[in-house]
Amino acid sequence: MTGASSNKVERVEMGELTCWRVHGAQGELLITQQGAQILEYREHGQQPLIWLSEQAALKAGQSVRGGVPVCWPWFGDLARNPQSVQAMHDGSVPASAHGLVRGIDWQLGDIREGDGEIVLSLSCPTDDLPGWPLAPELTFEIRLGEHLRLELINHNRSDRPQALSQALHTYFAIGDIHQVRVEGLDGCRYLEALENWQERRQQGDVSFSGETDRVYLDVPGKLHIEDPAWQRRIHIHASGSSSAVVWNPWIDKSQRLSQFADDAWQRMLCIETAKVADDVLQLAPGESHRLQVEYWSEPLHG
Ligand SMILES: O=P(O)(O)OC[C@H]1O[C@@H](O)[C@H](O)[C@@H](O)[C@@H]1O
Repeated sequence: MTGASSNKVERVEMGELTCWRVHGAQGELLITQQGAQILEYREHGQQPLIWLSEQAALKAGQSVRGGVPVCWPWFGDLARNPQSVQAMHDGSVPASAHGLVRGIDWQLGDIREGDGEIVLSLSCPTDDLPGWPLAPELTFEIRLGEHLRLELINHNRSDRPQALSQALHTYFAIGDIHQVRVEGLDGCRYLEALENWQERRQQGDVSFSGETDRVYLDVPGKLHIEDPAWQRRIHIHASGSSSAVVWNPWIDKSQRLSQFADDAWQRMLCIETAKVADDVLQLAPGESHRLQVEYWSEPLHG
């Protein structure tokens, strides 16, 4: 089925961006063509699961603050990436944070419906990315069924090995950052970005009392956000990834961020399913890789 013929997918123009609103049996999604970025997601009758800034600017060429930006073919500062990733880049071209695909239009391909699911497939034009001459094919599949399932698919059609880093930079909506705990990272190594990327080890659940910017390694497939203020637990089930970024800007950095209210740090938390640091993606000629993550929430009891 094509986009035009689905009555569950509605094309809407918002600011300078073309978007699609997807009406699923269990929830509603808003996606923009630019960056294939999910902007909103809410399970019916619930608070939003994904946070979108109240100050979000819907402008061409500029990543929108919130939602699920796709960071690719490098995460964060390119100079902080492993040498194998940096070597793919033409150093004479400036390298912006989080890669090259947040601000460009992707192509919506198939929309498939069936078994209570709607699946949208978007592909990124990777043939002519500035400073990145040899790029894999990149597809993003967004599956709205009982849960929201996202899949980032890389395929190396060239005859040379390729290296890259990537992340689904998801901004979760939460009731109160002071009460939130992230479960599942106990015992994991992490790189502390705020202390010159020193390696540390997590003890217990992650809670928040200041700016937090960490790359977790050896991450298990199942993480949870426990959010007492909204009495819910968010499930994050990933595969094809063993690294994750945990980020909250807290008070001072919030004032320096674009499209971000001074107090918004209390209502959002990024848990980014990633392939970064010693988990970067190495693709042999002809090889494909799928990074998958599924999100849903359940009420907290007791
Ligand atoms: O402002 P940007 O480019 O969207 O980045 C936001 C944040 O993204 C996070 O992934 C990084 O760990 C932070 O250091 C960064 O500030």
